[in-house]
Amino acid sequence: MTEILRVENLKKSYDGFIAVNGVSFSVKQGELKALIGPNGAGKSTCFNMLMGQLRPTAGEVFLDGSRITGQKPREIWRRGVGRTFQITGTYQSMTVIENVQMALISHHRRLFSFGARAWRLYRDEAMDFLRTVDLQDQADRPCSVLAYGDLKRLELAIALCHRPRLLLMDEPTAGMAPQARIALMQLTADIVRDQGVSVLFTEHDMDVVFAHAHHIMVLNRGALIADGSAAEVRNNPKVQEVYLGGGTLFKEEAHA
Ligand SMILES: Nc1ncnc2c1ncn2[C@@H]1O[C@H](COP(=O)(O)OP(=O)(O)OP(=O)(O)O)[C@@H](O)[C@H]1O
Repeated sequence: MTEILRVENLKKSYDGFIAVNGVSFSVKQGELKALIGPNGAGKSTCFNMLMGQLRPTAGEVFLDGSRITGQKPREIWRRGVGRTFQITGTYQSMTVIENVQMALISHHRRLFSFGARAWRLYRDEAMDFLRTVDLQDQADRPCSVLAYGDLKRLELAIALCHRPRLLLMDEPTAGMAPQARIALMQLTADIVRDQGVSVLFTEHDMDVVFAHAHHIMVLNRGALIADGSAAEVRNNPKVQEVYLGGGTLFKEEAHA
């Protein structure tokens, strides 16, 4: 499989405190990979360096073999790295389909045509994206009335409008009920399989991680202590030690 993302010896320190300490890993095309770790392990710091919001203290990031270290978020986004956030960024006063059309207008660089006639643009294409996330029946409802799980699906559709090669999802299921979490990650796994996009996600819900991720990386105190299959990670003594307190990794055995 082709390597989409390669991270080499990435480091971030704040006034002597090392938040991320020499992290190296890769993400392959069509891979759904999880980055897990306890609170404060350095997951968000890593994501922010990959997306250009934070400048690494040291190390390199390569996308499709090209160096993107230190580039601005918009440039990295333009090169095909998308991101979803813990809090949805949809426009509440607009309808579901209008939110997707807006993303398509931006993707096609047609913002200059924004106005009363804009909502005729890309409606069919927007409907295709809504079908992908199973929101076609809610197309003309205002976002303000959507259930939280549906908003997360909409956010995924919006991220896909920019045709990312790599999608970074920061705690995609945060705040959702257990059934809705599994459903959203199943949908994400289907999209990865059908479209060949790569997804790197952080997640605290181990059910979600162990049920869907192809590979799992574990970060602890800024250092990567495991990178492998669910079975490899579950049986890794260092990982067991880190999670022993919460016991969260052992609950998953039934899902393996
Ligand atoms: N701007 C900053 N200045 C100083 N320390 C910071 C800064 N940002 C993050 N940190 C520290 O770096 C460490 C890693 O934080 P980070 O938010 O990346 O962890 P995380 O794994 O994403 O945690 P969580 O799961 O709680 O979101 C933490 O100890 C945090 O307090």
